[in-house]
Amino acid sequence: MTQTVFIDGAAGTTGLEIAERLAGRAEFSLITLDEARRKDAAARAEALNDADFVILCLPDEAAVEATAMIANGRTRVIDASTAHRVAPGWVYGFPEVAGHDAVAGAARVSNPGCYSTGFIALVAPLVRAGLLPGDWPYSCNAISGYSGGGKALIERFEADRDIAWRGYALSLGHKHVPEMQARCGLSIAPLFSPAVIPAHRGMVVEVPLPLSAMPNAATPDRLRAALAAFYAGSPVVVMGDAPADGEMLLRASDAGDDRIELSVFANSDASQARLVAQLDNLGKGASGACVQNLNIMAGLPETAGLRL
Ligand SMILES: NC(=O)C1=CN([C@@H]2O[C@H](COP(=O)(O)OP(=O)(O)OC[C@H]3O[C@@H](n4cnc5c(N)ncnc54)[C@H](OP(=O)(O)O)[C@@H]3O)[C@@H](O)[C@H]2O)C=CC1
Ligand SMILES: CC(=O)N[C@@H](CCC(=O)OP(=O)(O)O)C(=O)O
Repeated sequence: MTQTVFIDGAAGTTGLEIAERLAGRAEFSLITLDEARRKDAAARAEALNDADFVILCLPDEAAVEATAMIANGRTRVIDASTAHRVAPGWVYGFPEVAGHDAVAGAARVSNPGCYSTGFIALVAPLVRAGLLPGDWPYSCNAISGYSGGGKALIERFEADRDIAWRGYALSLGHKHVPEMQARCGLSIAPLFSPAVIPAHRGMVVEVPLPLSAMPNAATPDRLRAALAAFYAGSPVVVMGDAPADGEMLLRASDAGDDRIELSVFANSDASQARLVAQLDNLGKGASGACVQNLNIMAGLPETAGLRL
């Protein structure tokens, strides 16, 4: 049976990429609003209530408003915004960590933030397994392609080709920190330093670990083995190959895919390690994750339509 999907915010960066992934899928039919009606409250309310599944690709405030417009107990929601990621009643849409069954049965799913996806993929399983402490002040350094900032940042970077690096969230209050802390079960908020680079898409999220100074931290080999075991069989979260030439590269021309690749690097005496996640901010960081969650909620193979 065909199920209907309405993408609210379909003309935006995340929405367009979801539509591309759903194109040609016979299991779903898209409810669309033309340019003149895509921001019209009455037209949106009708579409929101007609759809079996709604995917919100909107700014936070508009996502909260859209959720409130749903006046039936049937329409199921995936919210790509930050609005509901630590909200009660919402399942965190990271099935590998939150559990596929929880996502499958949920009426309200909050899609993780792009940076949070990298951090949580690395840290949550290791804290859960007791291999890293839950009460440590973790740091997280990350870079993102400029599409991570949606249409406005794309326009800015494409108009000013001279920006080589943009550090931001300099007052340390980035909106992803609450979900990083909550979903990893940390007692101390991580210190998060994001930056944007002049590439359209792509993301690297890194967690440096001063292992010899940390209480109860496991060896790099055990950390690597634990991540491999936790994600064994996952078509989406995979372990990276050890780089033969001692470097990792993100190319501005990379097309991106919907996987996330995890690595553990360490020095020779194992006193220091770097946990590194490489992903596409528009793949597992946003649109790919939305489609994976939609598949799971609709009872379909989780990778249908994904770029793996
Ligand atoms: N880009 C990314 O890598 C990621 C984005 N997200 C999140 O996904 C959401 C969408 O982001 P993104 O696609 O990047 O942003 P964009 O700015 O590219 O797209 C947002 C879209 O929402 C539309 N919109 C804004 N307000 C309303 C409204 N009241 N009613 C209907 N449509 C509205 C905008 O219209 P208009 O075109 O007229 O401006 C735009 O088309 C955000 O919450 C973002 O934080 C999450 C993870 C990663
Ligand atoms: C490069 C860039 O600006 N990235 C965005 C996060 C993108 C993302 O994950 O968005 P949501 O959390 O809103 O869903 C930012 O840092 O605000």
